[in-house]
Amino acid sequence: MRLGVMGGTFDPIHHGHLVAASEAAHLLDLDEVVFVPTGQPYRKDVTSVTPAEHRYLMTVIATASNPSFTVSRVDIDREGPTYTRDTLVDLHAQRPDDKLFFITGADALAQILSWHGVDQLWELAHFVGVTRPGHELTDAGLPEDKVTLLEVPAMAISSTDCRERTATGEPVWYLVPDGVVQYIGKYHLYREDPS
Ligand SMILES: Nc1ncnc2c1ncn2[C@@H]1O[C@H](COP(=O)(O)OP(=O)(O)OP(=O)(O)O)[C@@H](O)[C@H]1O
Ligand SMILES: O=C(O)c1ccc[n+]([C@@H]2O[C@H](COP(=O)([O-])O)[C@@H](O)[C@H]2O)c1
Repeated sequence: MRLGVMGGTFDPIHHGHLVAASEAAHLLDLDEVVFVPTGQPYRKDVTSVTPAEHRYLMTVIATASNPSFTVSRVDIDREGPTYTRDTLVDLHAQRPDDKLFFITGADALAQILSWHGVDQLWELAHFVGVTRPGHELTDAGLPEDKVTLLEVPAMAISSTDCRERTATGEPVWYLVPDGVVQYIGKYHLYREDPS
């Protein structure tokens, strides 16, 4: 099976993530895309990241209607900082016959050479970089046969913007799936005063 892997903090998951995964699946003939919410995204301010179970459940809600999308707990169930090398090792152990395609936006791809154990990454998966508004998509310095660049419909959406909009009372309708809007409201996420 050709398995796409969409890693992210998903705080919250938004339509930029979903379109990136859907387009990569279509263009690369992937059988399934597994979304993998991070446990401890060590490059972000972990004290301000929403608890993993909320991010996991929003990811489940957002992907539930697509039969080709699934969600994995491998990163949130592992102790310590989340490294993609570990994500890929764990997924490979669970699904040894699958070929893995790790999907990243242009911003994440630009950082990849600084990722933990980068030299091992290229043997564990093929990497797919997708366009993201405001970021240059380039594979400069990356191994040629291990990376594919894809142009996807431009979605100028970020989780940071969704959080800021919620905090200031602006809507996030149509930036995130309807069920995620309702989940954010139900649990008072991203409010200055969660009560
Ligand atoms: N609008 C988008 N278009 C394409 N790729 C995206 C988009 N938003 C996020 N991605 C990619 O999805 C992956 C997970 O991103 P992440 O969960 O950090 O979202 P984010 O919107 O960048 O969050 P934040 O604003 O909190 O940094 C990364 O590879 C990122 O590049
Ligand atoms: O392995 C690393 O060192 C590494 C460093 C930064 C980010 N990542 C992964 O890149 C994906 C997007 O991360 P983020 O922080 O932009 O949500 C997610 O799966 C992270 O685990 C991985």
